Amino acid sequence: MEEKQKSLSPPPCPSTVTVRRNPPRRARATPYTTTTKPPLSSLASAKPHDVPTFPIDEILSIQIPQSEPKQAIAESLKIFLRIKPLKTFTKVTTTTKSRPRNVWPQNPSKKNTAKENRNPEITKKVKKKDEEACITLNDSYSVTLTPPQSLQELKRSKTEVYEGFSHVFPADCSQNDVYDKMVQPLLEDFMKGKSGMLAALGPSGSGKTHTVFGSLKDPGIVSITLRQIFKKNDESSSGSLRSFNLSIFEICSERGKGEKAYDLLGGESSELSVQQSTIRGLKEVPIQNLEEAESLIGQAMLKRATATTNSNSQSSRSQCIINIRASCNGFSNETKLQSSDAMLTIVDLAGAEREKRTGNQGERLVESNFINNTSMVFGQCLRSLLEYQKNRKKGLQKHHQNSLLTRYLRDYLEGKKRMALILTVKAGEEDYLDTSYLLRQASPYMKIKFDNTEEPCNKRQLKTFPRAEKNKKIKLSAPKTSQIEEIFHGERCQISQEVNLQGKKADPTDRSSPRLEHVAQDKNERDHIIMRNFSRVLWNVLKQCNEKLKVAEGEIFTLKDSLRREQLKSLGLETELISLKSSCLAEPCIPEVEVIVNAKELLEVDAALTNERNVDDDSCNLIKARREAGAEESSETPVPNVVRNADDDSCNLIEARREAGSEESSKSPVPNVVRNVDVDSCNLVNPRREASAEESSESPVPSKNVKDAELVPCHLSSENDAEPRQSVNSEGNVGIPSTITHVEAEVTDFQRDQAIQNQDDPTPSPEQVEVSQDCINSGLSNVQTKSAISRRFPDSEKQERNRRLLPASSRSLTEEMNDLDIKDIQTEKQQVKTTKTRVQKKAVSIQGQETEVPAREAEPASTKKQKNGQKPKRRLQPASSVLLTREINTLEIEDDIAEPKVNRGGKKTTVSQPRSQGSVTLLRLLTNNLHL
Ligand SMILES: Nc1ncnc2c1ncn2[C@@H]1O[C@H](COP(=O)(O)OP(=O)(O)OP(=O)(O)O)[C@@H](O)[C@H]1O
Repeated sequence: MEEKQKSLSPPPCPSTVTVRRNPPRRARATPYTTTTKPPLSSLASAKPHDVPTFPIDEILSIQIPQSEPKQAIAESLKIFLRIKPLKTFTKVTTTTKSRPRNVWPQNPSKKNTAKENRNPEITKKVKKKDEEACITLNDSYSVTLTPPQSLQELKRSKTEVYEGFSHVFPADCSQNDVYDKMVQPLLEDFMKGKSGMLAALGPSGSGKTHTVFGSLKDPGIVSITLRQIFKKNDESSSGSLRSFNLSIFEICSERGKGEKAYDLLGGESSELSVQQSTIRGLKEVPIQNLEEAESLIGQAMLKRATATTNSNSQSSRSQCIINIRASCNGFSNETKLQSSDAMLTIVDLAGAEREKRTGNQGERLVESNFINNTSMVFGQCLRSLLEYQKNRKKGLQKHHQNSLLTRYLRDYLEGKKRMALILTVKAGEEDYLDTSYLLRQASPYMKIKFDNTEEPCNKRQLKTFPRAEKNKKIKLSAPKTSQIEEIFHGERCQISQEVNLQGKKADPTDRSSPRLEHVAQDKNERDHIIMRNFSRVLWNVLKQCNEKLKVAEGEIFTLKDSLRREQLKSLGLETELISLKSSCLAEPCIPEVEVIVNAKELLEVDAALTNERNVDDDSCNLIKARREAGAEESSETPVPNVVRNADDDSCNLIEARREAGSEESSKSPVPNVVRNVDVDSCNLVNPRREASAEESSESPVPSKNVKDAELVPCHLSSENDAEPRQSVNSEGNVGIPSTITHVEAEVTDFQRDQAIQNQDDPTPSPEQVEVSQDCINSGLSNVQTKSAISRRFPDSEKQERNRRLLPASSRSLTEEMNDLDIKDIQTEKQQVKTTKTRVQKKAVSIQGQETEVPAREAEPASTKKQKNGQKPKRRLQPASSVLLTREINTLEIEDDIAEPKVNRGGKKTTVSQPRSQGSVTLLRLLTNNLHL
């Protein structure tokens, strides 16, 4: 007992107690589960092997009901689809007799159809064309459209699924099927007094007319409807109360000028007046029975515009509208409604057609444009109505204004009245585009499905296109060929890697794998694409380079032109300066002026030549030959020879210079001022000789002897012209210019010979002097130092040019000086003698001094005192002192000239310049300090 009590007593409380505040909720048991819930005992007794297996087979076997077809959009608009059978013509070929297609009298052009049908070749062709179908029926409400292989995208198949149709009529459906499903509901409403419209829309030859009008054997919906109308009217007790009228008209375009409406039941003047959507003057013919109606329709069909095209032997060229108006004469007992006029409109639209397929030309083409436009507007109205009915929030886009037909059918196209539309399509592969266009336009719903046949290919395509874009980016910058090559090689490597990967994926060991073929094809395709892209990029790069080159060339030309202009300008300024100087100093500066003028001419010629040849000026080599010689005959004081050179570094230069001066004054220093003008390599030899001697023994008489063998510069730079240069030569130490050229050598040889010859006879004859000068000239000309310009312009012409260039005052002076020179040479023997002696001395001195002295070296006056045989020391002057010296020289000359001078002709060429005593002293000081 105690044990029992112990066992019944509660267990001792634990030290810690957990209180659950929110116990977990349990789901409420469903009645089913509660009822079938097995008892606990049974559960406890249940063994594991009794657990039923999961009924997977049962689940899989359950047939899931297909999703409900998308309902037609609204009652006011029903869209049907009818597929034209593929092998239509097989039937025709089997029926050997050519029978009229329609119930009504046929168009004469129909005969052609019969001929074609008899011709087996044509039939075969047509048969062949329509062998493959592009459209398949999914169910009664949807179809799938598959593009033909030729139109399939690369490695991607596309299918379009069109659904939401009220009904899809397969190819083997009958006209009665169409009537039952499509027309019957409308007719019932019509009989009750509701208006409605039926329209057939589709590409040319798809069976619209066949559907609407049919044939004798297979009448269309118009015939069936009329039959039904009269049948129903007869059946009904209140039939007598309703009357029917028929009107038929067509809308067409006359030579593309605009839309016109013609009454097909009217008389001769069948054209109708159209005002907006109202057609006036349309004849309504009352119809009492079926026969009357059919005969009227037959008449209308005869009048309707038809033509033969490649698509259809009897193609409708107009929009045909048939109106059946039912008017009630009283209150209908059946409907219990106030009878009102109801209109049943049946429209056979002209089929849209593509020019390629129809082969239309001329007037037919204009017609087809009209038809296509009308179809397009109709399709737009339909599309907007469909969209509006799907989503009422969207406003209804109104396109009906764009054609007469849509204006006329406005109420239907805006959804205010009931409309049933039948889309007729051809099922052939070749008709895919037409079918697709129509279905996209007029089907309620559409889905496009893409099926990737090969994933790697698509992946590759996606990779390829960005790379192509990369190349495009590169071409915008200034790419180098190496860059492009790198990109190209990189791309190739990547692609080859990808192809290898694909090859691996495709299991190369398995030869039966069809992927290997694809890989090879892909590789070829890829290579082709890459090469094409690369060539495009390369082509663009080359084009850009070419453009840049052209721009650069243009810039070079403009720069060269501006340089030449500047040179000419500076030369002009130089000329002016010299002329002014000469006018001030009364010194004939003709050589300089001449040189500059010639240089200017040469520049112009050069400019012309360079424009033609575009020679790079920088590549010219500079050759300078200079010759300076001076001699002094003064025993007491040094007589400086001031030589002024102008260099030209811009082109090939050969400078030949000759200076000679002598003075015979015994007491006072007689300066010889010799001006040398730079001579260029363009080989103009411009000999000039001036000799002057003074024999005054008391007063210092400056003599000015200029004897130049000038080579007129071809490319004379005015900048370098300004460079001062001095060489002071004593009797024993003659400063020889830097480079003694071959020309100089020849000249000096000649002079030496002359000097030797004249040793015996110290008094040379004037002829000798002339001969020697001629020899010098010829010697120079032998080495082609004659310029093209000098050849072009003889001396007389040059003088004339100088005359023109020089100012009036200086011109007169120059002329005077020239006259004087000539006179001196011809008449005064003493002067000639002096000159000759000077030439001889110079020749000897040159002979004695074969030592090369660096160019641009100015010899100080102190070196004159050095003994013979001693090398003249160099003394480089700073730039500032050179400039100063130059200025002082000028001043000195001016100073000398400032003194009254009497030339040989006895004419006074005094240019009086007032100068203060202080300035004279300063000048002398400066001169002494600078050893001038
Ligand atoms: N469902 C069909 N069954 C048998 N034959 C058909 C069918 N549809 C069309 N046809 C035939 O195809 C030919 C062309 O048809 P139809 O004239 O009706 O085309 P259409 O669409 O009116 O062309 P168009 O717009 O050029 O007038 C006709 O000979 C017609 O008999």
